[in-house]
Order: sequence, then C-alpha cells, then structure tokens
Amino acid sequence: MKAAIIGATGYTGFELIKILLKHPKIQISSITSDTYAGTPYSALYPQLTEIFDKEIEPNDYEKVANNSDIVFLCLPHAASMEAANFFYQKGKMVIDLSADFRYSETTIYETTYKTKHKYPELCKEAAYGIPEIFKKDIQNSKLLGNPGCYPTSIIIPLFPLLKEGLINEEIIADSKSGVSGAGKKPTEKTHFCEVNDDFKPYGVLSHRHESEIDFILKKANANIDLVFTPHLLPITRGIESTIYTKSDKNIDILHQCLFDYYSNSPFVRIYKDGRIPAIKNVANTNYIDIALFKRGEKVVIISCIDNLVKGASGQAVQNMNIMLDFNETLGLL
Ligand SMILES: NC(=O)C1=CN([C@@H]2O[C@H](COP(=O)(O)OP(=O)(O)OC[C@H]3O[C@@H](n4cnc5c(N)ncnc54)[C@H](OP(=O)(O)O)[C@@H]3O)[C@@H](O)[C@H]2O)C=CC1
Ligand SMILES: CC(=O)N[C@@H](CCC(=O)OP(=O)(O)O)C(=O)O
Repeated sequence: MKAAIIGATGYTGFELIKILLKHPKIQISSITSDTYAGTPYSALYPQLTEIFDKEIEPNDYEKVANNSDIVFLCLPHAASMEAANFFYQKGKMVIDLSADFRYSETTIYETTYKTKHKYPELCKEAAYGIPEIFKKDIQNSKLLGNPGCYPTSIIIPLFPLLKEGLINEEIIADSKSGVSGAGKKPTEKTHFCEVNDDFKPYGVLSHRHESEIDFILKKANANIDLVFTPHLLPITRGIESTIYTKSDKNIDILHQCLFDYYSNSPFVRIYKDGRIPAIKNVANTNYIDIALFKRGEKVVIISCIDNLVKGASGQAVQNMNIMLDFNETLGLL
C-alpha cells in the first residue's frame, strides 16, 4: 500500500516517516510541504541521510491522490479539514492527526477551537482513534480522527473504570508534556530560554483538550466533572499524567477491571507491583504504561506515553493497521 504524508516536515511527520520506513507493507509515496518543496527530506532531518533522501513535494493534492492509497494529514487544526475532505472524496483512506475530526458533534469542536467546521457531515463518519477502546469503529472507517496526546494518556486509564462505574466522576488530571508537543516552530512560550530550567502549568481551566476528554469519556456513560491542568516540561518528548479521583471499591477490583479490559491490547502495560511509570520507559515506543494506587477512598492513577508515538504518529500507524486489517503491531515493535 502507498502512503502519502501531508505536512511531512513537522515533528509528527518525521516520526511517522521513521515508523513507516520500518513497516513491511507500506511504501511512502509522497511527502509534502510548500515551504520545503524540492528539498531532499534528509537535508531537513540529517538523521535520515542515505536512509530517506526522498524529495519533498508541494501540496498538490490532485497529484498526491493519484499516487497513494492512504493519506496521513500532519497539519495544524483547521488546515486539515479541506485536505481530509478532498482525499476522502477521492476514495482514499484518511488519517488526520489534527483535532478536525475528533468530535462527531461539530458544535463542541467549533466552541473549543473557535473555528467553523466546513464538513460537519464528515465528522459523523470519522472514527475516534483509540484502538484499545474503539477498534470496531476504526475497522469500519475510512476517515479517522487521531486523538490528542494528553487525551490519549488520560482516556485509556479512565475509560474502563468509568464504564464499570467503579470510580467517582469528579476527576483531576495533572499532566506534563515535553516541548515537542507544541510542534516544530518555536514560539515565545516554547523557545529554549523560556522552557529550559523551568517547569510551569499553562492553559489552566482553559485547555482545548479538556473538552476532547470530556466528550470521549461521555461514551463510557460517564458525566465527568474534570479539571485538566497541563504543564510544560523542559524535555523533548513524553507525557506523564497523574490522575486523581475517589472510589469505594477495593484496589484489586480496579486493577482487575483494567487488566480485563486491556487483556488483548499489546501496547497497554499495567503495573501492579508498586512500580511507577516513567517517561523514559515509554520514550520512542508506542506503549502506554499505567499504575494505580489507593489510600482510603483516594485513587491516584499514573500514566506515561511518548506524545509523538502513542500520542500521535505511532497511534496513527496502529489505527492504519486496524483499518487495513493488518496485525495491529506492524511497524511498531
Ligand atoms: N506534536 C505532538 O506531540 C502532537 C501533535 N498533534 C497534532 O498533529 C498535527 C501536526 O503536529 P506537528 O507535527 O507537531 O506540527 P508541526 O508544526 O511540527 O508541523 C506542521 C506541518 O504542517 C505544515 N503546515 C503548517 N501550516 C500549514 C498550512 N496552513 N497548510 C499546509 N501545511 C501547513 C508545516 O509545513 P511547512 O514545512 O510548510 O512549515 C509542517 O509540515 C497538529 O494538528 C498537532 O496538533 C497531535 C498529537 C501530538
Ligand atoms: C506541549 C504542548 O504545547 N502540547 C500541545 C498539545 C499537542 C497535542 O497533542 O495536541 P493536539 O493534537 O490536539 O494539538 C498543546 O498543549 O497545545
């Protein structure tokens, strides 16, 4: 199968290319960026010298469509919707890494992103790409909204526990991310001097991922009351989320619920013996590591992912494997 990557020069594009180069059933047919059209990819990312020197093409979607079966969109929010519609109408399989197709209810997207959605009917056809929870939807879909990185780290541990009614719906999620989560272009908030030697929250009570987490956890029949606070860590990659809630159930019941729900999920690792997940253990992998602790009624859940792999490009490939009926782990282990 031939895969094209639109917006290939950014961090998720680079990560996707590294993964797809190891994938036994995928050939990368087109990589695009208007800024760098004509440049060999390895000139931008010298790590791939003599490994992937393919020339970057301009965003000529007609040309890309003629030469691809699957299209990955690694574009910013709002820029993706037009491209997704174009390739979908051409019969291509579309995997969008932005937020444009994460909400089947367009009004919530529009309120959260302060952007009018041009294709609300398409949003209803898109699957939300957490394979461990929505595999059936993903199998039947040709358009996929790949989840946000923070939501991936929070939804996976909470979904089964809420679905079984084992934990309180009042939840605090305290998350920390490496700076690559903000993309390749430095801003006033993310350039080296601002981030180095510091650690701070941002988007307090206003981060757009709060609505994504809330929207998806409602599918577990939970009406959650969530406070989500992201923080910027002075590291390149990785997310750690510490999630607080309450439960009147024994910790063994909570553990068993997670083990049962994820028994066939190759990328979910649940620690049961007091080990504490750490970013180092999941960096550059598609794993999510989870541990759960309890004292009295208080529950503390810790999860770690790599924002660029399980939080973006790895999960996108995992979704592609499922959409194409390949083994879920191809290219990812
Ligand atoms: N970074 C992360 O950890 C995660 C990111 N995401 C999402 O994935 C998407 C890509 O993120 P990331 O790779 O980090 O972003 P980057 O900023 O690193 O890269 C963005 C890419 O999109 C291109 N681009 C930017 N604006 C436009 C436009 N208006 N039209 C066409 N192309 C454009 C850029 O091309 P050019 O070469 O021209 O600059 C570049 O190739 C975003 O929606 C992001 O929110 C999701 C989960 C995690
Ligand atoms: C560190 C950092 O800035 N992170 C990004 C989240 C990146 C991500 O995964 O989310 P989207 O795909 O929804 O953009 C942020 O807080 O906006």
